[in-house]
Amino acid sequence: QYGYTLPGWRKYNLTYRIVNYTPDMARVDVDKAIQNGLEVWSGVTPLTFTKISKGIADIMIAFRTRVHGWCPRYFDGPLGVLGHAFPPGLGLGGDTHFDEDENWTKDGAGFNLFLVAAHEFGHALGLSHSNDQTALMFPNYVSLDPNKYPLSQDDINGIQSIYG
Ligand SMILES: O=C1CC=C(NS(=O)(=O)c2ccc(-c3ccccc3)cc2)CC1=O
Ligand SMILES: [Ca+2]
Ligand SMILES: [Zn+2]
Repeated sequence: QYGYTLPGWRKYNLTYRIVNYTPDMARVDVDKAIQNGLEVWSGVTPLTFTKISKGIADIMIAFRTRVHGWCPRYFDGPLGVLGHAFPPGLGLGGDTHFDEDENWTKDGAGFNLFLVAAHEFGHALGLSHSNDQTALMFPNYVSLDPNKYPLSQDDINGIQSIYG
């Protein structure tokens, strides 16, 4: 049940770039968590995601703390807000930032990067929050089993209402 859906991307082939890496995890594990977080959505839409290593990508991904660069939003230190993502569009549109003051992990400890990334990418693709507590787009972090398929029917309905 979505209150509103933002306009989505007007193209299906999107690029992404991991601008910097968290020291909490091995680079290859960050690459995998991000790629899996994107594949959750490409698996149910015609969207494709291509990783680039320099230049400007549609979805620029970075680990930041507190006030950072020209980003209009800021982070709050450990816990609290874990990340933020901007809805589809030029410039900041689609960009996704993770709060470096969190302990990022690939398993159940700290905050699972894959799960938070999948949630944030939902926003980067135009989804708002869902009030379905089993949904990936639910506003509160639920430590879902990262090996279990994280999308609920509500998420699929939402994303397919934009890119169906
Ligand atoms: O726009 C916002 C504003 C605040 C947010 N809070 S958060 O960063 O602590 C957050 C909350 C829930 C999740 C989440 C929800 C369900 C499954 C996995 C992660 C991820 C991040 C997340 C967010 O995307
Ligand atoms: Ca935080
Ligand atoms: Zn930011």
